[in-house]
Amino acid sequence: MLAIICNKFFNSKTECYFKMSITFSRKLNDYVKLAKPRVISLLDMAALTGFVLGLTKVTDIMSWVYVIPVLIGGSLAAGGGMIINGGLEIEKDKLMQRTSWRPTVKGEVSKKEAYMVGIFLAITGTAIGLLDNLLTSLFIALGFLVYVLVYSIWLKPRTWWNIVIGGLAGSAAAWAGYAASSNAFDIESLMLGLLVFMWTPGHFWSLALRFRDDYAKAEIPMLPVLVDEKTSAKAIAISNILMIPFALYLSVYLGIVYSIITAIFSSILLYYNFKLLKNPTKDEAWRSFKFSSPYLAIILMVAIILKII
Ligand code: HEM
Ligand SMILES: CC(C)=CCC/C(C)=C/CC/C(C)=C/COP(=O)(O)OP(=O)(O)O
Repeated sequence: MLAIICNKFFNSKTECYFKMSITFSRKLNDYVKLAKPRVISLLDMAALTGFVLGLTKVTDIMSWVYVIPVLIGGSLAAGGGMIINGGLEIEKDKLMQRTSWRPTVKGEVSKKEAYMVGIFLAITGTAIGLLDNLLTSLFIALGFLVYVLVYSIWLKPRTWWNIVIGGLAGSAAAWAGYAASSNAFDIESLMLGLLVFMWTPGHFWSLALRFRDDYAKAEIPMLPVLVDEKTSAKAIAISNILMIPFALYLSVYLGIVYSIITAIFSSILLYYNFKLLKNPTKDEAWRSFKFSSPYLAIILMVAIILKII
């Protein structure tokens, strides 16, 4: 097949393979950009934390094999969701400075192509989750569906509650990880997922406050577009204050060292939020946002390490 195409369109096989490999690597690069790899890495961290908390015996090397399907399947489905989101929002992304560079906006990946590749990745990811168990696969599908249908299509264009409910997509990553090692959903798993859920509004509203002009231009009703800077900063601080008990709750399973480290990093997060409250500028909002992902990553990493040692 490849040989026929090469003979028809190119002077030599070498030229044909060279051009094809360049086209392929460009496309791959476009899809990787659309799939937001940094977001996926933190989702994977949440899934890994769920996985480790769900292990009955961390020293049982064989049980670690089950981490592979949930991480690969979850990453593919989450990436698929974000690629579809890119296809859904071409017109809006065009208007926003932060997103105007996206391959979907530049015409390098068409809407139809984004939908097809995204759906393919979501189905593949969900199927890979089945290698662990049905519950894992269901949570991967739940994360994808909440993100694409509930958040991106239904709530995002309609209400500032969009990301509050949309946060459940992130919880699903933690639940999938826990299910992969335990085939269960219990209080421990629920609370880890709720930590991600409660963390999401503070994370996102900081970014939305930084890019409030962008969101206003695209007429997306994010909270900082609907209320003034001071009220947005208050909402960020309050939502993070409400999140901290969920972060600390995991001490029940992880002990005093976890609670001390979590308390220290939570104080730093609140310090950024109070600075933002005092001075609700774009720069301060950016600083709050930039600390939010490392905050969650550190807490999750500490949880993983403490459970293993
Ligand atoms: C509905 C819920 C959420 C919304 C609306 C949201 C929104 C965003 C947006 C718009 C960005 C900027 C991305 C870009 O321009 O490429 C971002 C960055 C990011 N998000 Fe979220 N997010 C949500 C939930 C989550 C969850 C659950 C996680 C992981 C647990 C996460 C992890 C990250 C990370 C790691 C970054 C990159 C941070 C950086 O650049 O410093 N987000 N998020
Ligand atoms: C399978 C699984 C567990 C899926 C999880 C999906 C998930 C939690 C995605 C994170 C949400 C996210 C990065 C939204 C970006 O907002 P946006 O799309 O509104 O950003 P934009 O303004 O940059 O388009």
